[in-house]
Amino acid sequence: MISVTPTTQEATQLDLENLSADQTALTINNLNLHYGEAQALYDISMAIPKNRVTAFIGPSGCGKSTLLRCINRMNDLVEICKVSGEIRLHDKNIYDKDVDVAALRRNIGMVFQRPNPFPKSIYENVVYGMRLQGVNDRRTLDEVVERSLKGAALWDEVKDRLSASAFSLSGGQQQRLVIARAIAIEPEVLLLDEPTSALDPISTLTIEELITELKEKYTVVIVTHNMQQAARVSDQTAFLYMGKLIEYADTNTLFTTPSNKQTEDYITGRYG
Ligand SMILES: Nc1ncnc2c1ncn2[C@@H]1O[C@H](COP(=O)(O)OP(=O)(O)OP(=O)(O)O)[C@@H](O)[C@H]1O
Repeated sequence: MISVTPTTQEATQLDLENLSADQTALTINNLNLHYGEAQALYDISMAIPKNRVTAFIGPSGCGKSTLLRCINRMNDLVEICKVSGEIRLHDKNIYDKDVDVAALRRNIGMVFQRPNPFPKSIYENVVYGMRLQGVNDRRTLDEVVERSLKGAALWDEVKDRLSASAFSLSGGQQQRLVIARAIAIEPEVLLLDEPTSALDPISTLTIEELITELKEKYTVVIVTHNMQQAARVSDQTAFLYMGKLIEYADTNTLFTTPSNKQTEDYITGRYG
């Protein structure tokens, strides 16, 4: 069995099937997704709580990243992808025709497996989204840079070289820079798609600690193939298998007393 950290155990358990509006960041209702003829997600329904970390786990190809990418409509970029069902944010379906997808993606930021800073300075990476919004006042931007880099636990390491290229940073620092860039525009939700899979163990630990801090201000959803990581950082965990949501429970329960045999087989390493 996977050991669950005290922090996770101490997190108040929520009744995930009956979250109040105040506790809910997003509600996914009967979500189905096809890539061409192939169905990748089957009738997923779940509520994602506010200011907590939700992990998606499951074997390769089970649909974790696909589900994550539905949450900020990144799958719109895949031509053969068709989605039905809904994802509600503030009681509005993000798949409604009148939704401004660019604004949605500002509000629901995403960090990918490999750090992807822009070929610009550290400073310009952080303020990139602000500049796109037409903010150019130096004092405002300086404040955003300091707040975001502090929020991403990177400020102390880079405060004396903000004009250096982002590529001069280590992989782990680049990933924290990308997180700083995402939080600079103050999103509500942060989607993390295997954010540490390209990093060494020490950088991984730093990012995991950061994730725990980030949930104070943001709702975090993380895809990870690493069950120990899910157990360390998340408050609740969703186990997916072949495009279906098999079990969704608070992390401690899912890893210690899963109610489903498939979940148990997966977390005890019988497949995957
Ligand atoms: N752009 C795409 N076009 C066609 N099929 C896709 C596309 N992206 C994913 N798929 C398919 O959808 C299914 C789910 O893939 P997805 O990447 O969501 O799984 P995953 O659980 O995140 O896997 P991994 O842990 O290996 O990243 C797989 O069968 C995959 O081949």
